[in-house]
Amino acid sequence: MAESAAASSVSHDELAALKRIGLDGGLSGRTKVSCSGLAERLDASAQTASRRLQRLDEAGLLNRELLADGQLVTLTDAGVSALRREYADYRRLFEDDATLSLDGTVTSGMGEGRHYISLSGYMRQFRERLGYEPFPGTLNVELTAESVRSRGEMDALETGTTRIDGWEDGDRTFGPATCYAARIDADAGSYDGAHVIVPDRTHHDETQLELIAPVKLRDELALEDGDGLTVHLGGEGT
Ligand SMILES: Cc1cc2nc3c(=O)[nH]c(=O)nc-3n(C[C@H](O)[C@H](O)[C@H](O)COP(=O)(O)O)c2cc1C
Ligand SMILES: Nc1ccn([C@@H]2O[C@H](COP(=O)(O)OP(=O)(O)O)[C@@H](O)[C@H]2O)c(=O)n1
Ligand SMILES: [Mg+2]
Repeated sequence: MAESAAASSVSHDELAALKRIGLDGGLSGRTKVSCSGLAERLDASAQTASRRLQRLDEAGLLNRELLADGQLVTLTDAGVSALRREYADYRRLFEDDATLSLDGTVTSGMGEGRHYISLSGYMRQFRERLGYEPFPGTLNVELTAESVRSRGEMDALETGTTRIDGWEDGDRTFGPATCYAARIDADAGSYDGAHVIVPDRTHHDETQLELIAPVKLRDELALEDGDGLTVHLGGEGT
């Protein structure tokens, strides 16, 4: 994902500057920053503060508008995601069982999920590691903008996380995937016992989430394209 690439290319000091700007109002809107003011708060020189702002800008984590006496700074979505990943790490440090809820709407995909899920190299692992044979396909969910930003917190979930290995069949290789135990809440009811599946190789970007389950979720939860649902991860019972 482009966002993680950008975040991993900045240093801890630069991330600390991003956090400072967020705390000063840059998370929810534009905040005025002067290099000398930021430098004082970071206990660094004005030159260092200026360089950190430039690096964060280059990494796509903030937008700047230069003024005569400072600059107006806003965190980008990638910047907010970078801080949320830090937040998820701290939650993992101090909370026994971090949970995460993601919201979105049901959508149709490219009709490829069915093929991948049915491949014996994956099916064997689903049976052994998840304890069921998934319905052949993935239920695709278009995440809300807020949930796209918070999905990075999935990296911090430990309970209910299962790795599926890559494999090959002679002609070609198939990539690994990670499954996260999930409960799904929809208008028609709740389904416990599904998994979010995140293939390492996918044609979808981070706005889409794919779900697998032993049942056809569209039938189980009376779902049609455009219906809203919430996916609960990392909680008790998932
Ligand atoms: C278990 C699993 C493994 C996958 N492995 C690969 C892969 O090796 N290479 C690839 O291009 N896509 C792979 N995909 C991703 C599909 O190409 C595609 O992004 C997506 O799953 C299709 O979803 P859709 O038909 O629901 O839109 C995999 C998908 C799943 C579910
Ligand atoms: N557990 C599941 C998996 C897929 N599905 C649905 O089954 C169909 C086949 O899945 P797919 O991944 O091949 O298709 P698309 O998601 O590309 O539309 C789609 O309509 C999915 O939404 C479901 O209802 N429950
Ligand atoms: Mg699908």
